[in-house]
Amino acid sequence: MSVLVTGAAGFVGSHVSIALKKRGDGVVGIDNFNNYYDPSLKKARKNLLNLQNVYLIEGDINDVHMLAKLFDIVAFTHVMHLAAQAGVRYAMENPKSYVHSNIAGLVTLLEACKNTNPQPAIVWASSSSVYGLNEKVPFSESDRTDQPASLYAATKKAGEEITHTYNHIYGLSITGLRFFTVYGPWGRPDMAYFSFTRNILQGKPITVYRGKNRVDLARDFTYIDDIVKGCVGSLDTAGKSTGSGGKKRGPAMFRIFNLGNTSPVTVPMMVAMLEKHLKVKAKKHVLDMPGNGDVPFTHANISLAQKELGYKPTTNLQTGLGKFVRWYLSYYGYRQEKSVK
Ligand SMILES: NC(=O)c1ccc[n+]([C@@H]2O[C@H](COP(=O)([O-])OP(=O)(O)OC[C@H]3O[C@@H](n4cnc5c(N)ncnc54)[C@H](O)[C@@H]3O)[C@@H](O)[C@H]2O)c1
Ligand SMILES: O=C(O)[C@H]1O[C@H](OP(=O)(O)OP(=O)(O)OC[C@H]2O[C@@H](n3ccc(=O)[nH]c3=O)[C@H](O)[C@@H]2O)[C@H](O)[C@@H](O)[C@H]1O
Repeated sequence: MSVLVTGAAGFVGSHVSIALKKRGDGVVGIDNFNNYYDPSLKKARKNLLNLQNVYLIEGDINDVHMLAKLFDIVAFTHVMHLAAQAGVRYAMENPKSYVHSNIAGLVTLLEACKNTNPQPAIVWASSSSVYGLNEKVPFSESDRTDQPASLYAATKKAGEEITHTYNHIYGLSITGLRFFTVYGPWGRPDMAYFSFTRNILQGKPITVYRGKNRVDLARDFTYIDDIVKGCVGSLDTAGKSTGSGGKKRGPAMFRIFNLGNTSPVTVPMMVAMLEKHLKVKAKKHVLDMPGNGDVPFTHANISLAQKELGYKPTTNLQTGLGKFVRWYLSYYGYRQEKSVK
C-alpha cells in the first residue's frame, strides 16, 4: 500500500504512520502543526517518523494546490484521514477551527481524491461523539446519531454525511471509524488522562466533572495500539466496491465502524488508576458537568468491527494507563519510579 496519512504529526496519526511503515507500506504524512496544543510535541512525533523514514510535509489539507501536486507525484492507494480539530469542549472557544479542518478540510481532501485516477480508498476518523444524547447502550452503528451534543460532534456527523455523498456520486470507497476516547503514549495534552497526570505530578488540583444527580461520568477508553490495529485492518479491507472477485462491481464500499474497548470506566476510577501508577494522591475538585458539550457516558458495541475487520481490543485501562504514565515520566524527565503494575 502507498498511504497518505493526514494529521501524521498527531497522536493517532503518528502511531498509525509508524505501524504502516514498520510493516513495509509506503507512507507520506501531512500536518499543519497547529497550536491547538503544544506544537513541540508534534515536532517530537515528527522526529519519531523521520527515524522511520516517513516523509512528513508541513501543510494544510485546505491547500488545494499542495494536495493536487501531492496526488500528482505519488500514486496513493489509500488515504488515512486523521487531520482534524479534535476536542469536544474547545468548540465553544474556537468554533471556526472545526469548520476549517473538519468540514472545509475534509471536502478539499475528498475533491482531491475524486479527481485522482485511480482513486485512493479512504479511511477516516469519525467519533463516538456522534452518538450524542443517545441513551441506548452500548452504542451500535445503526443507533441514532441525530442529537449531537457539541459542535465537534456535529462536524463529525456532517463528515459522515459528506463522505457518503462522495461515495454515492463519485464512487469513492469510504470507511468511517468512530474512535472512543483514545489514550496512550505520545497522547494529547488536552485530554483528561493527560492533563490529570500533569496536574497530579505538579501538585495542582484537577477538576472532575460529574453528571446529573451526581452520577459519575464514564468513557469507553480505548488504548492507542488497539485503535491502530483497527485503522490498519480497515485499510487492508478497504476495497473499491462491495462486489468481490470477478463478479459485477457492486456499489462503491461505504462502511462505518465503532472502535472502542467495550468496557466503560468512570472518570473517578480512571483518576484512582492514575494515582496508583503515579503513587501520588490527586487534589480533586468535583463539579457538576458544565454545559460544555460533554456527554455523560460512552460505550461501544464493536461486534461489527470484530466481524468485518477482525478488530479485538486487548489492552485494559489499568494496563494502558501504566504504559502512558511510563512514557509521560520519561518524556517529561521525571525520575523513573517503579510504577504499580
Ligand atoms: N484521541 C481521541 O480520543 C479521538 C477520539 C475520537 C476521534 N478522534 C479523531 O481522530 C483523529 C486524530 O485525533 P488525535 O487524537 O490524533 O488528535 P491530534 O490533534 O493529536 O491529531 C490531529 C492532527 O491533525 C493536524 N491538523 C488539524 N487540522 C489540520 C489541517 N487543517 N490541515 C493539516 N493538519 C491538520 C493537527 O496539527 C494534529 O497534529 C481526529 O480526526 C479526531 O477527531 C480522536
Ligand atoms: O471519543 C470521542 O470521540 C472523543 O474522545 C475524547 O473526548 P472525551 O471523551 O471528552 O475525552 P476527555 O476530554 O479526555 O474527557 C474524558 C472525561 O473526563 C471528563 N473531564 C474532562 C476534563 C476535565 O477537566 N475534567 C473531567 O472530568 C470529561 O467530561 C469526560 O467525561 C476526545 O478528546 C475527543 O476528540 C472526542 O473525539
